[in-house]
Amino acid sequence: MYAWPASEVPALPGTGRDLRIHDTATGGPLTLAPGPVARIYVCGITPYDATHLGHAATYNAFDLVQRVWLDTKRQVHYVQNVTDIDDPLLERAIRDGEDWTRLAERETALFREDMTALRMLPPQHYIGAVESIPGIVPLVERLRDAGAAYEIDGDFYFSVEADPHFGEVSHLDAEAMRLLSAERGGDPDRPGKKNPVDPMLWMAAREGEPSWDGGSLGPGRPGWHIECVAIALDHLGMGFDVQGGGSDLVFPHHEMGASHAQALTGEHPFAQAYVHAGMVALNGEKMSKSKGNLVFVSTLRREGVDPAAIRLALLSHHYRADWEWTDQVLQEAAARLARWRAAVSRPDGPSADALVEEIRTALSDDLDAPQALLAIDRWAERQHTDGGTDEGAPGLVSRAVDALLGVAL
Ligand SMILES: Nc1ncnc2c1ncn2[C@@H]1O[C@H](COS(=O)(=O)NC(=O)[C@@H](N)CS)[C@@H](O)[C@H]1O
Ligand SMILES: [Zn+2]
Repeated sequence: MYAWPASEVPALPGTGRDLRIHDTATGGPLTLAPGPVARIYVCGITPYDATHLGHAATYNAFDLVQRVWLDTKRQVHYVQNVTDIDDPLLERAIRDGEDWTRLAERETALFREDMTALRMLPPQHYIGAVESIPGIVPLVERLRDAGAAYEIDGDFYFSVEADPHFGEVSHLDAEAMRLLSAERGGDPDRPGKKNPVDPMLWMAAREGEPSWDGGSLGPGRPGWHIECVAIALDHLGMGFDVQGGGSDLVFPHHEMGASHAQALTGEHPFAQAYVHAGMVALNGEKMSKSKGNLVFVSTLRREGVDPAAIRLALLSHHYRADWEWTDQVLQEAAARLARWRAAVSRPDGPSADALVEEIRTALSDDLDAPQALLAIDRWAERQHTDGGTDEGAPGLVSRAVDALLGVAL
């Protein structure tokens, strides 16, 4: 399906540094060495309650990954899905008495608007789960025929034993896995399962629910993890550079996705690096649909908040940190934006050549955006107190802040 319009990425002098980023699977920093086309899959929204600031913070992290790669003169192949069929989506549609396809379309459209306003670069492939079903069915049949999947009353489960690398993304023990599986859409207590955490691949049609042709599987709809595997394998292939999402996707979602793909192809790894963003909270609890403690990008925009200030608020926290959204965070970001805009509207200033390198160094070091912001603060401060004679500096700062941080001054 259609993504959203790309904002222009200004060219900068010189070249950026290769990205060193924290990989959940190895538990440490990994210096990525993508080919000329860097490949990234970032899990998209389940389209209701879009776009809250937790979503925005996570997509901001992977927008930075893209911008660092573009600055190293690479191309980027970015793929993102929309989970436009899933239990929580159907439940919300029933709660609100709305047709589930209308709800999905409306919320996806709002997400596109918010991403455009925040100047997040769009994926080249923006793919819905529903449109992927014809590609999902044969993968489930292949897993079943290879003995890596089994049936219980028409539902098909993936057997985690089928992948010798299972557990290498999250490194969780069986008990922790079982708890998270129950919390995040799994059914560990269902009788007949080989392993309690074995996840659903294909759910047989339920009374009153949408279902699709499943070939030899029978009518039904896809499980959550296989959707992302089908889309990633179809557009990126095995061994792509980054699988991204928030830290609540480590298990079961990204662990299972890796195992599905590794069992399907016999190759390893699914992704070179598994990168996870921290959780944004409000009033002490992770912003989440189930808790309803959400701050929406569109609400802030409707209140007249500059999207660039929202972006700076996100950038002022390290992408892996869990943090609390407060009005103060937004106010500080708005003040910083005003200072920077005043600085780059001056006709000259101290040379910004070193600043561009400072921003590059900070971002290439596990996306340390807070450090990059402080470097820009220092340049603006120096210009304010000492002035400067470099007439190209304000323009260079403005282009660097846009290209590397996505903020239009
Ligand atoms: N409070 C939060 N803070 C940071 N990121 C969050 C928060 N809540 C959700 N996310 C992230 O936002 C992205 C979309 O979340 S979602 O709408 O629930 N959708 C899904 O997780 C699936 N559609 C992925 S295939 C995920 O990467 C998720 O980890
Ligand atoms: Zn996903």
